[in-house]
Order: sequence, then C-alpha cells, then structure tokens
Amino acid sequence: MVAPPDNEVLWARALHVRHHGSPALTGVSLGVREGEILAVGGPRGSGKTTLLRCLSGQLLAQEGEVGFAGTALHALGASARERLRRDRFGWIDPTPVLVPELNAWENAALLLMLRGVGRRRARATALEWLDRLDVGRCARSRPYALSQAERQRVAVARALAPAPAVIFADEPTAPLHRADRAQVLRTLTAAARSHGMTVVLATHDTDTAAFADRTVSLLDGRRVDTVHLPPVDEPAGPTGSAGPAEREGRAACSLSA
Ligand SMILES: Nc1ncnc2c1ncn2[C@@H]1O[C@H](COP(=O)(O)OP(=O)(O)OP(=O)(O)O)[C@@H](O)[C@H]1O
Repeated sequence: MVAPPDNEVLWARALHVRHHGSPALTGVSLGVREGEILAVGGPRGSGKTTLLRCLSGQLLAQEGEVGFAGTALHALGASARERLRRDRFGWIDPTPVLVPELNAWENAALLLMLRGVGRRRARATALEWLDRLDVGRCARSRPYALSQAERQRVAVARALAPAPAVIFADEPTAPLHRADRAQVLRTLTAAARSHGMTVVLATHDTDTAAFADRTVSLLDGRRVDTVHLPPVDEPAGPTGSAGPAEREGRAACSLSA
C-alpha cells in the first residue's frame, strides 16, 4: 500500500467498482485533506454515490484501496468497518430516513446515544443542532408531522450532532426548496469548519458545489478534472473576481474534460 501524503485524512487509490457487471467506478483516485470540504460533482449516474459508499466503508471496491487516518478500510472486516462508520463517520442521504416512532430531538440524538452519550446530554446537544438548523420548534414532533424539508434538517442535525471526523453528504439538499438550500449548506459547512470536520459532498448542482473548497468531477465513473471554486460570497466585479455565471461556467467546464 502506497502511503498517502501526510495531510490527507481520507484517500482512495485506483478504485474499480462494477454493479452486476457494469462499471460504476473506473480507476478513481482522490485524497481529502483534514477539515476540507470536498464536492464530488458530476451528472446523474456518474458514480458519485458509489464513490461515497466506498470512501465510507459501506461498499468494498472490487479493486483499489481506501484509507482513513492511517487505517486501510479495504483490509478491515465488516464489523470493524461498521464500528468505524458509527464512531468516526456521519452520513446524510438525499431523502431523510428518520425513525417514525421517535420525535425530532430523539432522532437527532440517536447517534449520540448509540455512542454511549447519556440521554440528558444527548438531548441538549440535539436541541442545539435542531436550533442551528432552524427546526428547534419541531423538537417534539414526530416525522409524519414534519414537512420533507424539516425532516431533512433533522437528518442533517443527526449527522452533525456527534461531530464525526468525516461527514458524507449525498445530495443533502435534494428535498429542499432553492431558498432553503443555501441556509442548510451554510449551516453544514460552518459546523464542519467550527468543529474541524471533513466533508465529502456529492452533488450534480454547481451552486451546491460552490460551498466546497474544491470539486472533484466524475463522468461515467471516471475522474475528469478538478475545479477550484472561489468562495461563494466572493463579489463579482471589475477586479477580476468571478461572478456566479462565470463560476458556474468554470464548474461546468470540468465535465467536458
Ligand atoms: N446497486 C446498484 N445496482 C446496479 N447498478 C447500480 C447500483 N448502484 C448504482 N448503479 C449504477 O452505477 C452507476 C453509478 O451510479 P451512482 O448512483 O453511483 O451515480 P450517481 O452519480 O450518484 O447518480 P445519482 O446522482 O443519480 O445518484 C449508474 O449507472 C447506476 O445506474
């Protein structure tokens, strides 16, 4: 196994994944620095979810290696990978999957309690995150009484509450209206920065990718380019800084490489 550069907390080397014989990833390599927010961009079906599942140890590639903080994930057994996921990783799905019998704060506290945090402390932490995600008022509501967007905010709070080392977010704003997306992404990225979390964010949307420090793009299961996006609040202007249209254009270029 080739040692990764010192500042990479998570890396993949030459991943090949086939789903029932058809290729989903072909020779994909990448590294993620500690505390970095990395977007994995690309159109639908390009392999983003498959890559996140490999990086998080949910899926073993048929070929290739994955490492996290000095541990070779591809060499671990299923239960060791499960423990690692529970203790160090967080996951946000494109649609919220909550436990219907638990209210919003209990759902948000679930991973903390699984990690052995006492109920009172877990509740206080869950309520803080629900407030930050603007759904504090829903704390006692069951999922059926919440809108899809509120449920997704609860799911984001649940992933952030234990402050995992790495958050994998697969199209995390898919169920949100455009106006809500920026607020949830701002909360997610601000939380990651303030707690030193690393984020790997799959998205086919350039506006979402603009919240990341860097974008790695996939096309038909292959890496096609890396785009360095400027900060999202960088003003457009005559000084040469990029406006939104130019930023979108740059990101789109990566797919044509
Ligand atoms: N469980 C599976 N069984 C069979 N084929 C699969 C499976 N999961 C993914 N694929 C196929 O692998 C390829 C990559 O899929 P993947 O979901 O990783 O892409 P994606 O970029 O995340 O797409 P989307 O944005 O639509 O989720 C696609 O062709 C998809 O149809």
